[in-house]
Amino acid sequence: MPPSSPSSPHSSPLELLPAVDVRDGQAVRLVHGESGTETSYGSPLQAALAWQSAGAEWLHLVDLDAAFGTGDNRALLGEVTATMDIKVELSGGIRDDDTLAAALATGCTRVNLGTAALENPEWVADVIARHGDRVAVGLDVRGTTLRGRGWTRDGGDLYETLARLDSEGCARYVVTDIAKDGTLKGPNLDLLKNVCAATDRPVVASGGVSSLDDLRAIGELVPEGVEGAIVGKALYAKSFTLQEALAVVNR
Ligand SMILES: O=C(O)c1ccccc1NCC(=O)[C@H](O)[C@H](O)COP(=O)(O)O
Repeated sequence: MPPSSPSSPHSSPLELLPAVDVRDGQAVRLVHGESGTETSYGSPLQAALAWQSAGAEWLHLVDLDAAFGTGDNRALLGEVTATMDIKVELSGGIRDDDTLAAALATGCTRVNLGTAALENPEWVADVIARHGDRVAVGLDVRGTTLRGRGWTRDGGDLYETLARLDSEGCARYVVTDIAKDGTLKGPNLDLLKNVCAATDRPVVASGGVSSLDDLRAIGELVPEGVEGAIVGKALYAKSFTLQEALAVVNR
């Protein structure tokens, strides 16, 4: 493998995953992931197609109703995933054999498990063993306490759970600081560094990205193990365009 040139210090570019979070059939943004804080941005399919047209290689697609236990948008998310030509990470309410089978059957590239990893560790260990790289686990934290059930309930210690999942062969983690999510206050870089120090698995950063400088800062953590960054609110609020973000991470 050729050495990295001085102008491109990272071994690989940071992957960008624009987010489409769906509640009651609409693309929405939440603040701190709290139900009731929704701002609506219209059709999820139109949002997803817009990110694809702008050059995205990934889509982070979340069923918030399934996460909160207020129903689901399964058919709609299936339609969005089937329409995309890009890779899709599907998240929200994937907690048992039925919801896992439905999620995988959409043809998504991978699923993101959250609550199940906290409440049903034996099932998750089995899913990891059966599906390997198609499964990521979302580590959604306040401080170092994990949160499940749409981020409404405490679910144990971040680092104890991480060690358990590592030992079970979990392929990657999606790490969200709930205090930052949807706030445009910048990512929690210390949390990302600490998680990277605690695991050799790739980490996808989520929550709080507000600027191109935030993406540059996350990109600096690629050598430590950060593989990607999910961006939601900043794109919807037009803080920068997806093309500008892609130019930053691909330089
Ligand atoms: O991903 C979930 O399962 C989930 C559950 C409950 C509330 C929110 C959830 N996800 C939110 C996201 O993944 C956001 O789209 C992502 O963190 C982007 O955050 P931001 O860039 O701060 O808008």
